[in-house]
Amino acid sequence: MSDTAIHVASVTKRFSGRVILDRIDLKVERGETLVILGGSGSGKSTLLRLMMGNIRPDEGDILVHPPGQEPPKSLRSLTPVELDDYRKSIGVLFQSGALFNSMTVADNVALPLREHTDLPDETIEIMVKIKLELVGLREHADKMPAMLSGGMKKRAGLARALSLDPRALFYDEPSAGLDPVTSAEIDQLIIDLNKQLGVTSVVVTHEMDSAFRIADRMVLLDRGKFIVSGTPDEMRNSTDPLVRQFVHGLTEGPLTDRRRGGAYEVDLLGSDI
Ligand SMILES: Nc1ncnc2c1ncn2[C@@H]1O[C@H](COP(=O)(O)OP(=O)(O)OP(=O)(O)O)[C@@H](O)[C@H]1O
Repeated sequence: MSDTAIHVASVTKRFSGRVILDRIDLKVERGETLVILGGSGSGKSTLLRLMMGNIRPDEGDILVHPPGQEPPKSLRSLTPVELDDYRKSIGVLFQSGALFNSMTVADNVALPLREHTDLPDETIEIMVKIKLELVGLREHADKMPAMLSGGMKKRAGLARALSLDPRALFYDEPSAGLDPVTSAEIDQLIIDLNKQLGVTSVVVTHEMDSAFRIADRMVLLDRGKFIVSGTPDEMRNSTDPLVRQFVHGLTEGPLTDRRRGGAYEVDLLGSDI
């Protein structure tokens, strides 16, 4: 069996003719936690949506394993049923947790099971308890989302993402809007789930502390281009000016030079000075 869970092969994505991702090559290995880094608008969420099969590349290909299928198949070639099976085999945690406010926590977690399986209610009830226990929310099953703190909403969203026993989990900014302690708790949960369940995890984040805590490997995107991939140590010790500036949050470097739009003196006086 191949060790690669998802293979992004030379993918280009355009929106309204503008290149958003430019020939991206990336392999997500089974069981790893891969963190996608990059500035605002660099194309991180678009890459995530492509890997989830929500949008299609304009060029290139994305190879995945729909349940029970080996060797990998191109997302383009999947039948609607296979694509549906693939989508059911992945879990997604959005920034807000994306809970339905009119349902209890338990009903939110039960929803995918009710929609996509024929399991009897008693079995669903047990499965929901297991998922809520995994994220530390079993005591809060009957609460409405409005009664939960930000961190608890994320946990509930995660329990729902886990409801169909996904093989891969996708997280879009899991720490957004959380205080540092709650954010560290969510990171620990991501690490624990990855270890306990052996799921492949792909995480988009801006938070460097969080990225260094959870990543087995990191990739950096810049303006739709793939810049580098490496372990947290490799990224921390990189001598590439762009990686250094991004990873260490430096105020001077190629990112800020670019934003300033080139040297002011040259702009004023010409390039002969
Ligand atoms: N459906 C769409 N239609 C048109 N443009 C889009 C669409 N989705 C994304 N974009 C554009 O693509 C670019 C990359 O967006 P994306 O959300 O992937 O970036 P990101 O790195 O996740 O940014 P952020 O960190 O700010 O969330 C942005 O300029 C965005 O405006």
